Amino acid sequence: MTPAARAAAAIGVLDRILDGQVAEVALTNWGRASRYAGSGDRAAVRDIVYDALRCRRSFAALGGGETGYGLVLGWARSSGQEALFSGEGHAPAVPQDAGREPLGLEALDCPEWLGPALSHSLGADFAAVLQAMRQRAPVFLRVNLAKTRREAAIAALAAEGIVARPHPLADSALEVTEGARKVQASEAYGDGLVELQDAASQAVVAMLPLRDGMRVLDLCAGGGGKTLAMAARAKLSLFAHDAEARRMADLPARAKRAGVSVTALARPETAAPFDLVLTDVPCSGSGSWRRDPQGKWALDGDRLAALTVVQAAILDRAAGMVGRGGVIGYATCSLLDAENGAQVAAFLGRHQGWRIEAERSFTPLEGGDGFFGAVLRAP
Ligand SMILES: C[S@@+](CC[C@H](N)C(=O)[O-])C[C@H]1O[C@@H](n2cnc3c(N)ncnc32)[C@H](O)[C@@H]1O
Repeated sequence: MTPAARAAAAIGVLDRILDGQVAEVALTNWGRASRYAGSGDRAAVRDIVYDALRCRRSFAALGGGETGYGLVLGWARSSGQEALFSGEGHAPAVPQDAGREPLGLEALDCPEWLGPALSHSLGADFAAVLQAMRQRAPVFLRVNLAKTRREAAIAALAAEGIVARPHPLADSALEVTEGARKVQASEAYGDGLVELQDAASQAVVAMLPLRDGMRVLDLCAGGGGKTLAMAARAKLSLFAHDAEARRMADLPARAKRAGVSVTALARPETAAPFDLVLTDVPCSGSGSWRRDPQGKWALDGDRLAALTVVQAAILDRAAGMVGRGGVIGYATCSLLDAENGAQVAAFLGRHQGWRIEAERSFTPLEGGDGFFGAVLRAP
């Protein structure tokens, strides 16, 4: 496919997404219907689509409308590629609209209604963080420190054409600089030496006071990313639960690859008390909008309010399962204070004697996703 034909394909995919399709589904459907597209074409179309979704407001202004055509034209104009719109062969039609420069929150690709809350939460970093959210996220790996060391993992990856370097956010973190698409087929990955995991997500786990012999529950385990990251840091009796058990379907295979054992619990109260309960709560995902840009535009005030209610309920439930002097680890991939510091403060207001032992916010300015972690100590 020519670059212009790739742009035209991205227009079609974006039109479906704007009609309500999930980005991954729209891309998969296009791929199935386009047998002529090679892996390079698929990757290029995907990159245009995701760039356009991250920068949906500003590209719509630049490209003269919030349509697939307008977004890809905005993308082309922002990157000096308007000549792709020649109307020749498979190329998109010649533009009829000059577009306009985006202004204010539009230029930052910030949803209008979230501007005040994000500005309150991020303070002086607001504009820089929103700008960073307009870029692609790096690919990070977590070195499984229970199996290998960081330098040995770098060497194993290099032998398979994957270049990675240590990242300062966590002692287990690697940033992949070349060959990211080869990771999941690599031996290093198959042998459980590395896992795909954001660097800030690793840093949140590194905040937890984990020690050999502890009984630890991951209360919102999902696919088990943090469960396994905890397992790599100490020899634990490790339990996992999720309100939607099917989300833990991959956990047994992942745990086996990592060489650890995790017990899934449908009713975690039956195994309480625990020394530490991790609550990696469902959240707005505002810290990971680089990876899930559709989420940025889908979030609304009702959804955010509902999430904060669920988060408070999960924290209260966790408090009931922590033994005397034990710990709750609270984590979100959110940039919003309502889900982070304010949620922790409200918990302390409801539960006498608990105290904050550590609290930290991460933003993409440090390289990883936006994350929040707090360590709460029981009386
Ligand atoms: C942020 S995700 C967890 C990601 C996971 N910890 C990881 O690192 O891969 C939040 C998870 O919480 C689960 N969840 C939602 N409501 C819950 C509840 N009330 N109790 C327990 N889990 C819940 C969701 O199904 C989802 O899998």
